[in-house]
Amino acid sequence: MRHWIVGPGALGRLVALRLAGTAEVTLIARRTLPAEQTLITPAHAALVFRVGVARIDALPSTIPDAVHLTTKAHGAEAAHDALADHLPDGVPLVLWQNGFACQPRLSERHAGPVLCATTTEGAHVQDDARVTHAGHGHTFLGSLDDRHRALAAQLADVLSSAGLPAEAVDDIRRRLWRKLAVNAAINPLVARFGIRNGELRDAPFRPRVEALLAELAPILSAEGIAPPHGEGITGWRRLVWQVVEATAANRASMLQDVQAGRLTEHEAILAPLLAAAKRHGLAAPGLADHLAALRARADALAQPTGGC
Ligand SMILES: NC(=O)C1=CN([C@@H]2O[C@H](COP(=O)(O)OP(=O)(O)OC[C@H]3O[C@@H](n4cnc5c(N)ncnc54)[C@H](OP(=O)(O)O)[C@@H]3O)[C@@H](O)[C@H]2O)C=CC1
Ligand SMILES: CC(C)(CO)C(=O)C(=O)O
Repeated sequence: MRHWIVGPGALGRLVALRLAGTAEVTLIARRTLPAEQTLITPAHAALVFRVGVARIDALPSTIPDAVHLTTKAHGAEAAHDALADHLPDGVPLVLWQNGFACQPRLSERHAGPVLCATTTEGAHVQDDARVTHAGHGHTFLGSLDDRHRALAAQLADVLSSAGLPAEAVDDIRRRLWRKLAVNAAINPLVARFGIRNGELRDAPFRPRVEALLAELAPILSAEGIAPPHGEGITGWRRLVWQVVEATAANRASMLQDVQAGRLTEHEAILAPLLAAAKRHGLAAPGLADHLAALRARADALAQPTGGC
């Protein structure tokens, strides 16, 4: 298969370099990247690959069998806009973003099958030629309307054979919302207070997580999203604290974005929850406060810095 990976950051290059062992891969970027790319494995091996590279404003004339969109959530639609006119109808699109913002819109808009992926793989960029696969995880793939099952199964096999264990599922919407719920309970807090995930277990943060859980549980229930184990707030509490425990030493993605001066994925994670709260007439002051603070930060980032 010929894969285009659009958005060659941490996750994009992880997917690209894992696939490069068994398939033809082109990294599509906003700037020219080196064709020689190194993947540092979780066992600290350095694997060197040569991949195709192209700029998004000068796309290759060959037609891919699948396009993987691996930008941040807020970049996905612009990247898709830049691609759409150059792709014939029917080319499958795989959306790897967290949250639940671009997925329904691009599932409508793309002229071909759209699969969403949610993954617990972990990766970070070292530089333009090196990416670290920080920890193994698992990937679920499916379409929002539970179509394209054969395609999801085929791509799951391709990813699994390439070293990224994946499975096709018929409930990707629920899985995306579960991840979004966990991210909403953890990410804004750790990002605002500059703490590692494990510090949420301690005062004064523990009650803040519990307060967010008390807002999240009724919203998710009204949306028909059940936790993986248990029911209602008990199930969500169990899931969130399990993730906090398992990732105690991590700096969450939103904290890393804040520390690096980048835009966070707050719109994709918090805005869908607040829209759902509004639809169901539910109060969510804690989530709203986080969204307002992160929007204010995003506005400040967008301001020209001045100077002479
Ligand atoms: N990293 C991880 O371990 C995981 C990430 N995810 C999710 O995957 C998504 C990607 O995350 P991550 O890889 O960490 O993010 P990064 O910021 O590392 O990568 C995003 C990439 O997208 C590129 N990009 C943005 N806009 C465009 C565009 N219009 N055309 C082409 N390229 C573009 C950026 O390029 P530029 O350098 O030019 O800005 C950058 O290379 C997020 O939604 C994240 O939540 C999910 C699970 C794990
Ligand atoms: C689960 C969590 C919070 C782990 O850090 C994560 O997904 C993230 O960092 O975005």
